[in-house]
Amino acid sequence: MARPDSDDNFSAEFWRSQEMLLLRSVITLVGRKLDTGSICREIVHLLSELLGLNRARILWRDLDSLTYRIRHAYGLTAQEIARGVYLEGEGITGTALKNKHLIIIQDIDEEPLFLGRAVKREHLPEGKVAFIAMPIQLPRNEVGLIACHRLRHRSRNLSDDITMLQILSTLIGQLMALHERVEEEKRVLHEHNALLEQALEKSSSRYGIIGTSRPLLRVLADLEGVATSSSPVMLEGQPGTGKELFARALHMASSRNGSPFVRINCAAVLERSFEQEFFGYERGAFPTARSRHVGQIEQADGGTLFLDEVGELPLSVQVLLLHMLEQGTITRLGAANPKKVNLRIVSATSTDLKKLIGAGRFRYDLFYRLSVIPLHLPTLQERTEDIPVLSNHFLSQFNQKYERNISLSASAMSLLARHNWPGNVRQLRNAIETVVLLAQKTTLTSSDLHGLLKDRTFNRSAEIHSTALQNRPYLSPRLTRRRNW
Ligand SMILES: Nc1ncnc2c1ncn2[C@@H]1O[C@H](COP(=O)(O)OP(=O)(O)OP(=O)(O)O)[C@@H](O)[C@H]1O
Repeated sequence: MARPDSDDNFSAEFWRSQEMLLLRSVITLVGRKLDTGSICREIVHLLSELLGLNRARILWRDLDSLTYRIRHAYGLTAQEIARGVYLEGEGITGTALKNKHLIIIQDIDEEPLFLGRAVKREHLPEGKVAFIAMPIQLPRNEVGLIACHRLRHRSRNLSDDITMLQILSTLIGQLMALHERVEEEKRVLHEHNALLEQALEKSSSRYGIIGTSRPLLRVLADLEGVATSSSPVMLEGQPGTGKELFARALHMASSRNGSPFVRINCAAVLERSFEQEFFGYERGAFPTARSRHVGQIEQADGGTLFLDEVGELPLSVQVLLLHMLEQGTITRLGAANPKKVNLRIVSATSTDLKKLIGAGRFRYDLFYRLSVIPLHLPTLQERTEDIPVLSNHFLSQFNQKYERNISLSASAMSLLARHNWPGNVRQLRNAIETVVLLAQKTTLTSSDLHGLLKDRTFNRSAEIHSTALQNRPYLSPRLTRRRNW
């Protein structure tokens, strides 16, 4: 092959074929591997071999520092590469990096800004030598550079060299972006795999929580991480996302699992009977108190007290609860002395408590006491990959319960996986129960589901309605429960 830098009289046709050969070689390499290092090395090599653009080099910034250094080069010694370190704005290289603009120096001997730092002038050919510095747009707004020397008097047009460098700089930038995306996806996959492995190892201790999606495994990992502490946990999530299931799981995973788990549905407690229900009373404390009654808080002593729908507590009751939390004691109605209690409080809410605080309906001091560890439960739409395994789980549960043998076809499963499920897992569970009860044949298709559920789930208005619900992060549980089957 003729050395393109040794002869000035090649034809335009010759240069076209050299360019094509360069691009074909680079693209073939890209197709073979996505290793940006070897592709960059080949680019600087071919620029010299095929186009006579010598001593080409590619630079980008060091992680955690302001210096740019040569990463790949062709025709530079190890010492020259090591010297190729620049700050933004330093010399021609640093200026092109700083301004993100192409710089062409027609004659380096006439350019006072040209540093000659990496390659000393005496190592370059005599006569006029040009220098081209072309920025590379890298991911995350970073910038890199491809630069090379060029002998001035050549038959090849400067504009053709610039076009080739532009193409190669775009290619390198896009390869780096792709590489970064692949690396990020690999990282996410590794993380998910690690969570899956962890989940598999502990599959016997999953507390009946079904699913292997990343959002679910992450909450499970968080739950196990905080299970041993006694700090109050706040479970936030839309209705039907499994808050009670997680509260029980937290209790089971803790050292309190030999003691009681007491659930109080705060939405169902009447304001006037709250004190009696929660704190209990002594015989004779009031006219109808014919015997001593141990309140729910005391029943949970040593174990876990689960305050479900805590946002529904009346303000007067919030004051009493706060007092109990601050003192760590309860006093039964009619009792002379307070009694120490040892509890872990787990609260759950499907309402945005901060909004309730803003509206004056929830005490901020109680909020901070209860949500020392907030855990957010994902909606079913945030973990659609769990829908098939949940559906099969509920199918086998209800098949057993109703002594049936119903299964779902792929089309039926895919219909379930595509639905929005505004009522989350509870709604899915209820739908499967309805299907098992009403099915007239064993294997159900998507149109069977439409028929059995009487279009309550899958019709257009339901879709629109559920989308609107999805856009509201929290809903009153009372409202949503009415919408479930
Ligand atoms: N990951 C899950 N695996 C298995 N079953 C689940 C899961 N999540 C929820 N469920 C089931 O869905 C139903 C609703 O769950 P749960 O009552 O815990 O939800 P919730 O968030 O407390 O609802 P609400 O706010 O309306 O009280 C229950 O039958 C529960 O067992």
